[in-house]
Order: sequence, then structure tokens, then C-alpha cells
Amino acid sequence: MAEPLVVFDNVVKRFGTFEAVKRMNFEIREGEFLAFMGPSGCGKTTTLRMLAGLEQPTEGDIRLAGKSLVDVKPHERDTPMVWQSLALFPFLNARENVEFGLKMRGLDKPTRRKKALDWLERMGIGEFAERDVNALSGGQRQRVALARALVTEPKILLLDEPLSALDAHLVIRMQGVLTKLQRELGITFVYVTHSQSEAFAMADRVVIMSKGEIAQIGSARDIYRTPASRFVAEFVGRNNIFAGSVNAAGNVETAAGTFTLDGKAKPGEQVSFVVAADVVSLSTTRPTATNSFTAQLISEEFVGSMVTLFFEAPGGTEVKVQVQERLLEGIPREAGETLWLSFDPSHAHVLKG
Ligand SMILES: Nc1ncnc2c1ncn2[C@@H]1O[C@H](COP(=O)(O)OP(=O)(O)OP(=O)(O)O)[C@@H](O)[C@H]1O
Repeated sequence: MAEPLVVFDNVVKRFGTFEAVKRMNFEIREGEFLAFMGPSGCGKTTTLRMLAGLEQPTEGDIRLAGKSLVDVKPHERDTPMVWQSLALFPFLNARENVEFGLKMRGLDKPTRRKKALDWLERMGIGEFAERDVNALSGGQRQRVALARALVTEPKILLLDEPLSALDAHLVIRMQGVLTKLQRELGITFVYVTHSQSEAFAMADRVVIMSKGEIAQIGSARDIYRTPASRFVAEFVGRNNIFAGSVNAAGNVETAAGTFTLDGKAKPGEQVSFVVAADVVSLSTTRPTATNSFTAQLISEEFVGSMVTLFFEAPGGTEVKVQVQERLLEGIPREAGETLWLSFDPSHAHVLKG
């Protein structure tokens, strides 16, 4: 198999004695959309800066298309990589900002102009082409910055929170625009975001970082359904976490109830396991399902047609249930209501560590 486009090989980054990135090993495939997520200060930007050549690793090697990047200046590389930055040139208008990179590459004026206008149009801000960038809103500036980065059609595009200044409805639209462009142009996107919905909606694979280390790398589905650790399960947030001891029959005795995990837990063990919020079923009467328990409805939250119901189960266990609102017909939704919750053992994922 061909060498992946990017390889991080035992990369460590220290600032003085502080280890911002601890021995990272991962690969990025050509044309992949890879998103980095993690709590503030976990090393996402430092990782991106090393890839961009703005920071040198203290140890290890980064290879781009099979060649070591260490000690190669960004402009000496043969794989074009662009850092999408919000820092626009204040003395140029929107179109001129987008044209700038093309001018540096020696394109003639009419071609530059046409490409720039085309990209501003694609970003939905064609009408502001001649406007001074200081007279644009934060979200409009962010889209000029995206157009400026994409117009040069780099092989790799590095994006650090590119949609953070946009309104919710625009974020959704721009997510669609970006993923479509990424696929069409075959550009490899390396994307840092605080937004889980953004990472999960757009990326082929998501890297969850914690304290300078990769906590998990995988598809949104892998990370959501089979989190590698309690940290990932809690970070993802849409999971219910149960903990307890396994009795002689192999069932887990938790504060919320005693549950069977289909042999995934050994008698005598202390285990934690997760059940995703969207696989918990609700009913008003005791279900025939194996793992059922009662819980009291505390509150609910809507996102589009999905509703998340927050429950408190015995022992103060918080349980979330995510369901399409139309499937809740006949289920009483007053706070304080006691309902039956259940889940199938096949949906329980035992956590390691
Ligand atoms: N130049 C530097 N000198 C010293 N420490 C630094 C430097 N750059 C980053 N750090 C530290 O390294 C750690 C990782 O920083 P980084 O910016 O990569 O985090 P991040 O995950 O991108 O955070 P955020 O989500 O808040 O942007 C932080 O604790 C930060 O304070």
C-alpha cells in the first residue's frame, strides 16, 4: 500500500519542560477529512502548527508524501499546504484578499479576478466582493478567509475553527459547502474544532485528544458507539455511563438497576459501560426487554426534530434518551413523570480505563 499522505512518527513537542504533545503516532490519508477535537489546551493547535511547519517537533518525525518535514521550510515543500487563517489583509477588499495568493503564483489579472469572484460566490458572499474587509461581519470575513485558502486549491488545507464566528444556520450551510468541495476537489482537510456536531458531521475520522495524547482516533460512529475510555465517553457527551460490580451470575449491579451485558463482564469485576442516548427505549409500562429500569423525567432539549430527554435514575444516575420527537406520541412528557427505560445488551459497550 502506498505511504499515507502524512505520517506523525513518535512526535513530541515540549515548550521548556512542558510536554504539549506526548509521543503522537497517526497517519492522514490522501483526500481524507480529519478533525481534531479535545478540551482547551490539549495540543490540537500545536499539532496543526507542527504539520504546517510553524513549530518544530522536539522529538520524532513528520513525513509528508514520504519525505521528512523536519528542517524543511514551509516554502521549500513540494506538497502545497495552506493554513486557513482569519487574518485578512485590512488594506485589501474581499476580492483582492482572495486574489492575493493567486497573484503570488503569477496568475494573470483576468484569471485571478474570475477565480476570486467564483470562490466568493461559492461561499455565498459574492455581493461583498468589492467591500472593504473591515466593513464585513465576523462570519463574512471567515468566509472570505475560506475562499482565500481554497482558491489556490492546495493539496492539504489546515483549518483551525473556521466556522466559529458563524450563526448556527450558516454553520450548517457552510458544513455542507465545505464537505462537498472537499470531496469534489480531493483536498485533504485537517480541521480543528470545539464543535462535536461539526466534527462528527463532516469528518471521515475524528481524533479525540486529551493532555497532549490521542485518546481515540476513528469514525464518528466508532467514537460514539465504542468509546476507548471513560474520558472519550464523557467528552462525547451523548453517552450514558453506568458503573457497578459484576455479580456471580455475570450481571452488573449498578445504582440504577442490575443489567445483563451478554457475557461482556466477568463475575467479581468492577466495570463501567456506556449506552448511547439514541439506543435507550422509553415506555409507560414495564417492557419485556431484559435491561429495564425506571427513571424520573427532569427536562428536555430540542435540536431540530430530535429531542433529548434527561432523566434521573435511582442512585442519582443521569440518563439521556435521544429520540425523534414524532416517536414520542403517547409518552407523557411532564417533568417529574416516572417512565420505563430499557436497552438491549448488544448496545452496551464496556469501557477500558
Ligand atoms: N509557544 C508556547 N509556549 C509555551 N506553551 C505553549 C506554547 N504554545 C502552546 N503552549 C501550551 O501547550 C498546550 C497546548 O496548546 P494548544 O494551543 O495546542 O492547545 P489547543 O488544544 O489548541 O487549545 P484550544 O482549544 O484552547 O485552542 C497549552 O497548555 C498551551 O498553553
